[in-house]
Amino acid sequence: MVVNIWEIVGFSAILGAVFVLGRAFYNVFFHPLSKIPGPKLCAATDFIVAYHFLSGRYPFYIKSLHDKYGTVVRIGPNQLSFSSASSWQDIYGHSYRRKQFLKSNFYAYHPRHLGNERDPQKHSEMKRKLSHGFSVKALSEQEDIVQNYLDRFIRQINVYAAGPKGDEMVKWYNFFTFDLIGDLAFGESFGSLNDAKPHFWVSLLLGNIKALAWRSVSRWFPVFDKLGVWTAPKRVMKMRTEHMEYSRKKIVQRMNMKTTRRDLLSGQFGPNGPGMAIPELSGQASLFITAGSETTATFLSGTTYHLLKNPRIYNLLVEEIRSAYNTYEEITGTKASQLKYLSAVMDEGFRLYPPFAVGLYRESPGETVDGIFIPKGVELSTSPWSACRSPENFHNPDEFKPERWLDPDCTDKKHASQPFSLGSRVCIGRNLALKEIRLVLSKMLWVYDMELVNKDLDLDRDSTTYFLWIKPEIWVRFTRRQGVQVPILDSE
Ligand code: HEM
Repeated sequence: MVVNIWEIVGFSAILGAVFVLGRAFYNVFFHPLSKIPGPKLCAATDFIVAYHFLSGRYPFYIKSLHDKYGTVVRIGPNQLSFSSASSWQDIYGHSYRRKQFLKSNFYAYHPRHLGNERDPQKHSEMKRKLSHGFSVKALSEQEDIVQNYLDRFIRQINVYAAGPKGDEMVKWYNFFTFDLIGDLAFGESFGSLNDAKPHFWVSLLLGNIKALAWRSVSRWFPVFDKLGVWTAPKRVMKMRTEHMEYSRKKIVQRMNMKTTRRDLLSGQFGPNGPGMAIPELSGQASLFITAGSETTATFLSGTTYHLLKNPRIYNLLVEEIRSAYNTYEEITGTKASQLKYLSAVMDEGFRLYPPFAVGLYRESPGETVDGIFIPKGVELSTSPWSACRSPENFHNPDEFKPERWLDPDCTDKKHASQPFSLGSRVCIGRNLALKEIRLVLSKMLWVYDMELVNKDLDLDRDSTTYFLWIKPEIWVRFTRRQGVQVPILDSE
């Protein structure tokens, strides 16, 4: 009997189809997660969740599933999403009586750094080496650097955004956070505030985020994973390579710098340093640049939008800030941390527009979450967006209402909002970020009155997110208060 090539192809295709359908059938009806609610298509294949991940509207999709199916949803054959407040502690918290949920292979990309190291021992060793750059003492020593960039930012607003058109603020927040973290991580600013234009690394950075999204999603499909970079657009992969090369170049420059000042990497160099090699150090610095700039800029953008859309809250905050200080120079990190309404505005800003809205994936060790046993190897997360916007956790969840954080009788489940995560993988830059934010809001509202220009903007509608948000333009017009001067810079 002669078998032609088309018969072989046809037979293979039928076998392939039977396998895929058989597997989907097993996933839906016989898989250990088959009793967990969720769309049947999601239970059958990872394609649905991958599609939504790459669409940039993933958190919105996951929330729509929680609205329909409840606090636990099966979003993929082997993936679960939670929206309850208690799931944060169960998944990310630390308890000697429970097995630990480690970062899933979602984080298995290179180069290795503090953020993606999955081995708990290696992670804590890395953290130990890096932690003194983030200590309370280091943070207070870094305040001068923060204030210096902030003063430059406040001054540039007067030049660029105080006219009738105003200016686009997402861009300016990025200039500030990026210049600052560049200085703290590499000992050198990127010069964006001075030049009033983005350093080429800002666009590399956003390209890099998309590349990570493509690579991470491809891991749900072992066949595609073997194809590696081919699953991501070439342009995006090129940006990623450039991003890594640039980090390396900058780290070498920083190593050769003769300086005694305290920044995030001081203590790493010289004979007494912990001995991290250049590739590891550039991986860490590249993480600091990404994690430490976009996140803070996102928070500032989101909170600016919500403040300017809510004049009552804006006015209360302005009143608190302007009565707390006598002069611009009095605005320090310590004083700003004592402002109660400002803290409530920040908590609410983090809740309504969490810089990390996508679930932080972990792998079950064979442990319970919300009392449900999750078999070993299942990938799961608390969806920050869903938890923060759930009516089960917050009353009027879509409303910007800082008072909920001040009212002792409010029964909202506040621990459903965990913008910095918790447990052993809590954000190492949390205190730095909070200090930056308090100072920016205090100084900006001390000097200027602010008004939203593009009033038809809808932040939720117009935002997309991969790991970090890609935000719409937020145009703001600034008016300098009578009698209040903008700061004079050292260089002037
Ligand atoms: C508003 C600002 C910020 C937010 C909301 C934020 C949020 C987070 C979150 C949720 C994580 C956990 C990620 C995960 O589990 O995969 C994280 C980790 C991390 N963040 Fe931040 N972050 C902010 C600012 C910063 C800053 C200023 C730095 C400074 C360099 C920083 C450095 C890091 C690092 C190195 C990690 C990894 C920590 C580890 O795994 O041990 N972050 N951040």
